[in-house]
Amino acid sequence: MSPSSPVASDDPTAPRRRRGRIPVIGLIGAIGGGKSAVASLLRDRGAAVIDADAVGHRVLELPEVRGALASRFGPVAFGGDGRVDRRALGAIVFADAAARRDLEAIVHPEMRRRFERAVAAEQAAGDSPVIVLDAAILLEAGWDDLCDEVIYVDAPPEARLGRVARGRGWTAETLRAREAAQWPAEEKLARAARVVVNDKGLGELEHAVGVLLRDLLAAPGAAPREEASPAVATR
Ligand SMILES: CC(C)(COP(=O)(O)OP(=O)(O)OC[C@H]1O[C@@H](n2cnc3c(N)ncnc32)[C@H](O)[C@@H]1O)[C@@H](O)C(=O)NCCC(=O)NCCS
Ligand SMILES: Nc1ncnc2c1ncn2[C@@H]1O[C@H](COP(=O)(O)OP(=O)(O)OP(=O)(O)O)[C@@H](O)[C@H]1O
Repeated sequence: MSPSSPVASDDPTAPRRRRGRIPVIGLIGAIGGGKSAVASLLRDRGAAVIDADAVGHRVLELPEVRGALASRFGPVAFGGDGRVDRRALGAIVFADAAARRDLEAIVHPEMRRRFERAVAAEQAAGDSPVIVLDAAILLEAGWDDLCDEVIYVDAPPEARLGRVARGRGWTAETLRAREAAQWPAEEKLARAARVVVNDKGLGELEHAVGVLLRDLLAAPGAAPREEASPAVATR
């Protein structure tokens, strides 16, 4: 790998772009804001995407993880087929912060190892314009140290609830309980270098993602050009 030279700055949002590497972009935002939709549109434009939720789901399948979950949570966390029942486990951990922390202590170390391996593999392959780590709790879990820049995907609460109600069958209470397990929006926003506003249709989001990728591939920290979409703001 080429020598790396982080950009020195006291600003926590300043891109830590290193020369000779593919930039690693962390996608954060409130639940249902559209991180995965942005990640998918970036993938269409050649980005390598690491989906933290999907990695977490695969880690739940590991025998050693299942054993640790059985010891901590008992049979209630498993379905009749012996696999982890994510709905049941979610109901437990999003109602009990200590239980959530125990789950995280079981799965996060292996999740992080998988992120590191995936980033290293993409850096070695060298054929993506950016590497995207799509992780709602990127900051809470300390995974942002794997990223050169963090981007916040924003949408109003009513739009977010409508999306997760339609797409996942969640109630307002399900959404509220998960939000309570994450940092408040303003704390996450304060740590992001750019914001993508996803308050319109998917066509508008596609346009915004095109602008975002163009800006990301310009000089580190570059301000959007005049014709940039109002849906992408550099802070
Ligand atoms: C609790 C579990 C079993 C629920 O599974 P389920 O299929 O219902 O949800 P899924 O994994 O698809 O997560 C959906 C969303 O819930 C939120 N969420 C998930 N885990 C957490 C967590 N530990 N803290 C806060 N929010 C979380 C995120 O916004 C995430 O995008 C599962 O989320 C899990 O194993 N979580 C621990 C691993 C983890 O931290 N994953 C989040 C990576 S961003
Ligand atoms: N602009 C939009 N218009 C219509 N539907 C959208 C829009 N953006 C996202 N969606 C849909 O809303 C749902 C939630 O979006 P998405 O999964 O991208 O959110 P997320 O921020 O990744 O959520 P989580 O924090 O749970 O991972 C998905 O079904 C997605 O297709």
